[in-house]
Amino acid sequence: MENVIELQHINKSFNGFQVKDLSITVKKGYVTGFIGGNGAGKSTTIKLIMNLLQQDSGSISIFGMDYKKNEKEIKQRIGFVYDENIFYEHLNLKEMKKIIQPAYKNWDDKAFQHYVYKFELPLNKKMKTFSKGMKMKASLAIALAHHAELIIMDEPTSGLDPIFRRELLNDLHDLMQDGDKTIFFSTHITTDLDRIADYITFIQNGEHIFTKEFYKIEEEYAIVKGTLDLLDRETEQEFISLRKTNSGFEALTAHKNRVANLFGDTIILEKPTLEDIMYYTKKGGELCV
Ligand SMILES: Nc1ncnc2c1ncn2[C@@H]1O[C@H](COP(=O)(O)OP(=O)(O)OP(=O)(O)O)[C@@H](O)[C@H]1O
Repeated sequence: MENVIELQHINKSFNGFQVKDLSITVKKGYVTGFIGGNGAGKSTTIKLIMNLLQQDSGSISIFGMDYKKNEKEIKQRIGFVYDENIFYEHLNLKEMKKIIQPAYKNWDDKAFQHYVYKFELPLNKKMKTFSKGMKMKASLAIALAHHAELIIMDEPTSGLDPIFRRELLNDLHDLMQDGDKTIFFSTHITTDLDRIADYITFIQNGEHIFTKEFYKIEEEYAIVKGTLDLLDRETEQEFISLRKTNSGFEALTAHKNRVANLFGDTIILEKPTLEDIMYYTKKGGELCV
């Protein structure tokens, strides 16, 4: 399967924060949700992918090309949707389009009109009157108007109301139907991913924890509940993180089947949410898999 994005052994240090030996691949034709807590390094990673930041070491390849030789071609093929304001506030969307359009050789005005209509965006209102959600949609309409093969979004749904959010997710879902687009997007709203993500990439403290197919996470991970007498040095090895109370324990495992065989019906296995996995992995710290 072809990789659209390949990060290999990326290191990047800021004062007090480090991206450490980050190797991530994003598969062509799929939606990958990019998750991690506050300050995990998601925006930093996205800026590295967009060549808006330079890594200290490691290599980045987009569509099999590197930025040093092919920046123009790569940027033509990416649509970048993010929440910082990329528009001139005193212009309207029609005027903004006129400025942006010449930068893209594949610009398709019909497609632009189509998405402006679909997203119910006003062409003649100044950008400063646009809500955050409208700016996100305008940014997406521009990405789609130049037929971006790869759409990268930094928290596209944050700050959107539930209806807008659902609409945006439905639009993204529709987009994926033709099979040649790839979406990579970061989010804190992990339930959004239930709707559209095929893969999940999870980072924490600037380190890659996993990239997995969504359905495999459900197959592999479980919350385990049982009594304290079941725990010993060997059985605790099965857990990413473990919380003991007076009445028993609660733990996260990435080896659901093995744990089921080991403990039989003495334990309760529950399906974890992505939030559970993030929470327990953070708590587990050194036991991360
Ligand atoms: N230009 C910079 N200079 C110094 N530190 C930076 C810079 N950019 C980011 N950082 C630091 O890097 C860390 C990771 O930030 P980043 O924005 O990548 O995290 P994030 O996962 O996107 O977080 P959030 O979910 O809160 O948006 C933070 O501690 C941040 O303060």
